[in-house]
Amino acid sequence: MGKLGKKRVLLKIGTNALTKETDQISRGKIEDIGRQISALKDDYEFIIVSSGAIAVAKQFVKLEGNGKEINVKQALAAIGQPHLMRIFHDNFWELGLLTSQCLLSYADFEREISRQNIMNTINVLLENNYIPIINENDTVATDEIKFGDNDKLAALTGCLLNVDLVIIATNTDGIYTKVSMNENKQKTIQLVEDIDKLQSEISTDKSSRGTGGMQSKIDAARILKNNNIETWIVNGIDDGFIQKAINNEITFTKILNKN
Ligand SMILES: Nc1ncnc2c1ncn2[C@@H]1O[C@H](COP(=O)(O)OP(=O)(O)O)[C@@H](O)[C@H]1O
Ligand SMILES: N[C@@H](CCC(=O)OP(=O)(O)O)C(=O)O
Repeated sequence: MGKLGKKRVLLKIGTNALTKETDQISRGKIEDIGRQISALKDDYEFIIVSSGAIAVAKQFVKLEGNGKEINVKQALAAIGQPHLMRIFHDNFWELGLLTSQCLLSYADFEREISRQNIMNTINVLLENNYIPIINENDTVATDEIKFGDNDKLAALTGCLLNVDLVIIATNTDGIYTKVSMNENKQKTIQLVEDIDKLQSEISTDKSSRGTGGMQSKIDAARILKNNNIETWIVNGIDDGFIQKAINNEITFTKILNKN
């Protein structure tokens, strides 16, 4: 629970949703997220885990190499991250929202002192109405750009900060049944009580831009469920997707925190 009894929500936004499946970060999508946060701010408090640093950098530079080597991706992330934050800042500022940046790596969650520092920093930011925008510190850790584990970073952060809900925004209407995917007639699994039954529905498909595919989202949801936190997997390309999910106006996957 956030300050003044507000519901604390962690929004993880993947590269696919941020680019609206193009090769460019969508300023319109970032504005759409800001508008929703602004409309919901009396009842909800948001923490954002945002991918997109590498995608932004690719708009500006071409580094030597084929762009797939890990060290080249790390350099692209270092170039893109300040631009990503500038785009968040500019769009959110117009809406009266304040932004801040936290770069974290998994190892930080294993050291008690670092865990405490992350908690202290983010809690002070939230108390002062600064929206924390988190990404992995790709200079010191490569897990996420190898495996797409911004999803896991979102789960670890959600648990540490005791959020009420995690929304993972991607480019599908949640998790589809495997049969429906094979037949190209996508059908969403809307409610999941037993997360173990989901495993058989996952294909190893990944979109051309994202890294983790659905597996890393389910792994994240499992960590969250073990900590009694609900996860929603939502299509972030839709305008107003957070509000529409809250009002049950779109189809998405809800992974309950209890069996
Ligand atoms: N059962 C499933 N339902 C929906 N998507 C799936 C499923 N199995 C694999 N996928 C793939 O997972 C992709 C989303 O993950 P990813 O590409 O890593 O996106 P993001 O950038 O949002 O993290 C989908 O575009 C799809 O190709
Ligand atoms: N830290 C990287 C994130 C890469 C990543 O995991 O992307 P995604 O699978 O879209 O969540 C970046 O900002 O580009």
